[in-house]
Amino acid sequence: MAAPRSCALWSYCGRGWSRVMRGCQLPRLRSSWPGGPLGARLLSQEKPTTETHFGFETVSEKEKGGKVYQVFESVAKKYDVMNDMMSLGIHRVWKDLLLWKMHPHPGTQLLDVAGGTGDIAFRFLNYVQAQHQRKQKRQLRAKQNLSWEEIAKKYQNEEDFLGGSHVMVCDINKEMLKVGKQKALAQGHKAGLTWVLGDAEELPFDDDKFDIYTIAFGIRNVTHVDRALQEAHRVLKPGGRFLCLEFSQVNNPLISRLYDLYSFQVIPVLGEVIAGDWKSYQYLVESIRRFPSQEDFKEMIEDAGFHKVTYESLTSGIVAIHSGFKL
Ligand SMILES: COc1cc(O)cc(C/C=C(\C)CC/C=C(\C)CC/C=C(\C)CC/C=C(\C)CC/C=C(\C)CC/C=C(\C)CC/C=C(\C)CC/C=C(\C)CC/C=C(\C)CCC=C(C)C)c1O
Ligand SMILES: C[S@@+](CC[C@H](N)C(=O)[O-])C[C@H]1O[C@@H](n2cnc3c(N)ncnc32)[C@H](O)[C@@H]1O
Repeated sequence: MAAPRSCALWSYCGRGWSRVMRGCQLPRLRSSWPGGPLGARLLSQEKPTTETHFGFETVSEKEKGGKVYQVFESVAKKYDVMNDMMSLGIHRVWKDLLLWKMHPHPGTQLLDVAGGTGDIAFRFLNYVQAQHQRKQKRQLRAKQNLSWEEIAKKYQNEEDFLGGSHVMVCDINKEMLKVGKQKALAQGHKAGLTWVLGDAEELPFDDDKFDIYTIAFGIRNVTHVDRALQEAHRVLKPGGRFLCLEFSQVNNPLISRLYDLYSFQVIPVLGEVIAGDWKSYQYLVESIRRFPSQEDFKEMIEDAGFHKVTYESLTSGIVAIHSGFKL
């Protein structure tokens, strides 16, 4: 059964995530809440500023969204080239693996949240198109008596190429979407693709609408991860699948040392040299360290109401793919 909306609060405490059951809608209090009469007055009169993190910085929850927006507004134009440079192309393999896990069929309705410049969406369209073409070829081979005109007609309808599949790319950042739309034009993707400006925490879609929900390298940036997960659950059809590709916890001590060295000593430098933006890439590596482990994130997904939650760690746990179903 789905957890009631905003009932479970996850707060980051020191090294790990601890779950605090909330008596519904109580704000998260600062640890150094002022005591005494002033404190009592504040408690009765003022809404406390709820704090969260932005990388290693402590910021108010209100501030975080704006800061994340600035990061992606600033990196949007260099985003794709940075990813190839920083990861030596490995991020492409991780994204391909997400698609293989999803294994969408023609007709699948996908919602890709925090979809940015469209990497997941384009892979989805290529995948379902290839699937659909294979299916059509099989059907055509079975119906040997079709005329050439009939065969040509079957291939003319662009929508038909996808067998009714559709991907909705939803992202909060206009600049990221702008780059994504330009890429779509350049790669010839027109059919089966819609771009929507929207917040993962308050999705602009009806309940029970999508077969699959994906979020790749996005959930780490969201202020209330629990709300984003609840929204994912809400918009999926019963039987629908949640898939998340995100940085995770490295499980090999030697690789972990190299990884730290590379993350903190190299990535911000690359950010500065290639994108002229040290701070955004410092935020990237810090936000990775703030994100819960594979097991803790699995629990959060279960708390949002998903079933059969599993994960697969890739590249020694540098990233993981989490999967869950809405039953
Ligand atoms: C602002 O927010 C963001 C901005 C973005 O552009 C992207 C994101 C979201 C992220 C993605 C969409 C994914 C793509 C981006 C990344 C993978 C960048 C993040 C990178 C890390 C957290 C570090 C780990 C990266 C990898 C494992 C990818 C592979 C990279 C290498 C193997 C590096 C090799 C580099 C060299 C040999 C160049 C020379 C380097 C040095 C001299 C420094 C010292 C090098 C080492 C100590 C070796 C590095 C070793 C490792 C990183 C461990 C290797 C692990 C295995 C082989 C398993 C976004 O939110
Ligand atoms: C690292 S990018 C990932 C883009 C793409 N999914 C990929 O794999 O390349 C993170 C994206 O999350 C988006 N984002 C951050 N907070 C968001 C939110 N609350 N709702 C929707 N998108 C958000 C950013 O605008 C950015 O485009």
